[in-house]
Amino acid sequence: MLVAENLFKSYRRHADTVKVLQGLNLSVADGEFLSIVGASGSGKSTLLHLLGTLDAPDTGTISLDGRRVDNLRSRERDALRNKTFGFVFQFYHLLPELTTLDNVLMPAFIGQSVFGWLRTRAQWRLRAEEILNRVGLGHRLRHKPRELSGGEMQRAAVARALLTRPRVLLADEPTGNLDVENGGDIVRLLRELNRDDGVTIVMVTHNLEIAAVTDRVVKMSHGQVVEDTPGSFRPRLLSAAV
Ligand SMILES: Nc1ncnc2c1ncn2[C@@H]1O[C@H](COP(=O)(O)OP(=O)(O)OP(=O)(O)O)[C@@H](O)[C@H]1O
Repeated sequence: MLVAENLFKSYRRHADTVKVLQGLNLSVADGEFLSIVGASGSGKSTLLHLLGTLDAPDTGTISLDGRRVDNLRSRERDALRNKTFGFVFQFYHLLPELTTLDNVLMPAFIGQSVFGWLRTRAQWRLRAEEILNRVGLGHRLRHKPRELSGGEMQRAAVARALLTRPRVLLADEPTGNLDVENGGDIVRLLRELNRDDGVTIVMVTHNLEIAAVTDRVVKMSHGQVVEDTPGSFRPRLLSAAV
C-alpha cells in the first residue's frame, strides 16, 4: 500500500550537510503493524515524516496505492494527509487550555469554515466521544491535559489521531515518555486498534520489547534498512506480551 523507493534526504545547516536517508526502500502492507528501530540519528523520525507527507525526499519516490504522493502540490498533499494519516508523538502535543474532548475534536475543526463546523460539530462530537470511549477515556471528557496522567494524555493523542478514521497511524516513540506499565497499555491499545479496526500502524521505538509485539520489525542504520524481521507477536500472548 505505502511504498518508499530509493529515498535520499539531507538536511543543510549553515555550511554543513547531514545525510540522513541514503537510498532507503520500504513497503508497508495494508493492515500491517510495523515498528522501526535503530540507533539515535539513524533517520527513523525523518522516514516517518516523509511517509506521512509532512516533508518531501530530496530524491526517490513514495507511493500510496500505486500513486505518487511525494511530489503533490501542497493543497493536494494536505488533503491527502488529513484523510490518510494520523500522527502520534512522544510528547502528546495536546493544547493545554482545551478539554480532552476539544483536543480530540481539533482535527475536525481545523480547515473547516465556521458554517461547516457549526453544521457538522454534533456528528464530530459523537465520533469524538466514541473514540474516547474506545481508548478508555470516556470518563475524562472535561479534563484538561494537566489533569490527566501521562498514559491518559497519550490515549487522548491516539484518539485525536484516529478521529477522522485515517488508514495509517504514524507513531513516533509513542511510549518514550511513559513508564513500563503505561507504555505497555499504549502498545496494547495500538495492537487492538490494528486488529479490530484494521488501522495500519508504523511505529518508531527504541524499546525492543515493545517492537517485538508488532508484526514486523524494521531496523535502520545510517539511513538505510539493514534488517527486516517478523516480530514475535502472537494474538493469544497479547495480554502477557508487554
Ligand atoms: N530539521 C533538521 N535540520 C537539521 N538536521 C536534522 C533535522 N532533523 C533531523 N536532523 C538530523 O538528522 C539526523 C536523523 O534524525 P532523525 O530524527 O530522523 O533520527 P532518529 O533515528 O529518529 O533519531 P532519535 O532516535 O534520536 O530520535 C540526526 O543527526 C539529526 O540531528
